[in-house]
Amino acid sequence: MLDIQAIRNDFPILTQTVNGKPLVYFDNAATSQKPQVVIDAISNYYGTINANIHRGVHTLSQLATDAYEQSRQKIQTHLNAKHNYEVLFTAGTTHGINLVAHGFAAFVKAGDEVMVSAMEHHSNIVPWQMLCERTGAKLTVIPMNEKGELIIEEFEKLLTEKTKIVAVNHISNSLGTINPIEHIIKKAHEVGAAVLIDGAQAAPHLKIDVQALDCDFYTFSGHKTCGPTGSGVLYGKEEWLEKLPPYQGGGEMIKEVTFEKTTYAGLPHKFEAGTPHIEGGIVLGTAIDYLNSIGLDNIMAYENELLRYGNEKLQEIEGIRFIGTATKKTSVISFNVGEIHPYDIGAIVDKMGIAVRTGHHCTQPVMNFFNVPGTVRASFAFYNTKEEIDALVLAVLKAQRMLG
Ligand SMILES: Cc1ncc(COP(=O)(O)O)c(CNc2co[nH]c2=O)c1O
Repeated sequence: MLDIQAIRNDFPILTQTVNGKPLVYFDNAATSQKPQVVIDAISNYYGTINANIHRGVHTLSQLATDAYEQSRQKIQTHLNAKHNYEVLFTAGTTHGINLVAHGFAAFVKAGDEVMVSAMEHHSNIVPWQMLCERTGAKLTVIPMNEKGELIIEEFEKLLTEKTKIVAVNHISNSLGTINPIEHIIKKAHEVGAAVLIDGAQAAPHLKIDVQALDCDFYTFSGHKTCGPTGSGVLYGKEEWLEKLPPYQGGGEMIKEVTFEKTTYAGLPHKFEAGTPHIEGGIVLGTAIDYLNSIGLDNIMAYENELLRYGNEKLQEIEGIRFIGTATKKTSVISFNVGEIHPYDIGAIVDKMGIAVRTGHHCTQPVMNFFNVPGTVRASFAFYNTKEEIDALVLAVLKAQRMLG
């Protein structure tokens, strides 16, 4: 049983007031808040061991390098990756997906197919469209049903020997749907397709085991897992990372440079050009430690209770329409109230200190599918409470009285 008040005491921002009211932060799918231990680790890095890494001969550089590489190993353990060099530090999920999509131009030709799903974030659609434009490959899309669940029978029909990579999210940021990625990975491998899992919404909530999943790539953002903005991870199977061409050229990613030819560094540095986000990589490890100190199973169980409670209380609102009613979901609730524009609800509840996201959530195809301009999205984390959900319901009712 989690001590939620003790957890909330770890997050200084939760004592903020907004418009004279206590902050109720329900935009965790956009970015998570940071515990004091993460905030302190950032300050501690710059106050004690800040130096450039991997090439310095002096002590500070060695200390910073050790901390950075220890964090990589921590993340390797967290993901249960076979090798630490299969864990690449990135700027976030978008960076990780672009790194793979860019490199896949080496393996995709005209007439081949690249598969995404109907519920993807734009970051897991546009890079693949760019790949298709560059190579003449075709983008195929796994459809979903009215609950916001992928239609697996259609997925299996879409898969052919032409499918070279399947890129899908583990969890939808606008619907909350948890996708059956184990099955998707298994079926994709049967036709020889690689699989990239966009784990941006899963890493904060679920224990990820990349070897058990047998995915070829798995990517997530540090800022959604209580870590620093601009940090993230791309896991890639060694066999793929060895084949994939570098994404960016520069220092760090080379073995030898001559004007005639340059040879590249081995893994992971081949994909880590330039001075990395050193503090971000180190402190991402601190954030992962913090989540593990609470326990992802405990986090998931508590957030499921918040999801149940939130659905129960919100559905008492006359005229509410939930967008995303999958059987398997995380703690994301998207909804609209009658014909009221979601933006107007978001603006009014903000006056009462409540932070939700409104709009298309970078999933415009999802909004088109449900024929809505956008939704109000409340996304809960392990530091939220049922009392905060009660405050949200009262605020939405007030907005409905004002606008309905
Ligand atoms: C499923 C998914 N994929 C990719 C991204 C991109 O992550 P980034 O590179 O860290 O920006 C996001 C961010 N989702 C959201 C960002 O703000 N509101 C959101 O729902 C996401 O939810």
